[in-house]
Amino acid sequence: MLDELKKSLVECPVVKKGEYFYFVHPISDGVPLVEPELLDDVMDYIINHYNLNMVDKIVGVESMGIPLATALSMKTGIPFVIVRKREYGLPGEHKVHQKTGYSENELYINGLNKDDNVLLIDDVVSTGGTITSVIKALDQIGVNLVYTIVPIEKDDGRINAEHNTGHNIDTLVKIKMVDGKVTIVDD
Ligand SMILES: O=P(O)(O)OC[C@H]1O[C@H](OP(=O)(O)OP(=O)(O)O)[C@H](O)[C@@H]1O
Ligand SMILES: Nc1nc2[nH]cnc2c(=O)[nH]1
Repeated sequence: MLDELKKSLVECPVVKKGEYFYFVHPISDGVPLVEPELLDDVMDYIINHYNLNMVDKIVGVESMGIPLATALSMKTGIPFVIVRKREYGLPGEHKVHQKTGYSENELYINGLNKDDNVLLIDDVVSTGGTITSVIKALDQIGVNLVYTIVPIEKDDGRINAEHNTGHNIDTLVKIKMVDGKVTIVDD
């Protein structure tokens, strides 16, 4: 399990965004092509390793949380909502500032209520900036964050994000950049 994900990560191209080494992979970019088997591999892992019975809502982060949230929703029947980069101005909308290693954006959270049992999913945690901001906003809304699942962990941001939020963040594969290339970090 997850062998395909690991193999595809090691083989994927890396581009530079300023000084930041950015890997380009189907799960985290939708590029060059998303094979459904790879998405299935990730979904099967999640379904087999987590008890999703008590989850009311899946929350995915735009952009690349969208295919993950969609696939998981279709497999489980649990509805999903997307944290968007677009403001709607709906009542109760929460604005979140997102900072990654190469960009800054505003994110907007809708569709969640206090005490909802939530599974948060995003594609990558790298600096941990995005997941930290989103989790803090979810705490403010008062949801019960049951699981945070991020398939790809890059570098050391997950640990900082866990420390800064007090929530566990589960990742499936850990990678680091060595000489501008992706390498797998074994547990
Ligand atoms: O841990 P961090 O350093 O915050 O990086 C992780 C974030 O970076 C990517 O988002 P990005 O804003 O690039 O958007 P995308 O999903 O639209 O590519 C990714 O989808 C995560 O949300
Ligand atoms: N695809 C991709 N997404 C990211 N999000 C944060 N870092 C990265 C990266 O290196 N590649």
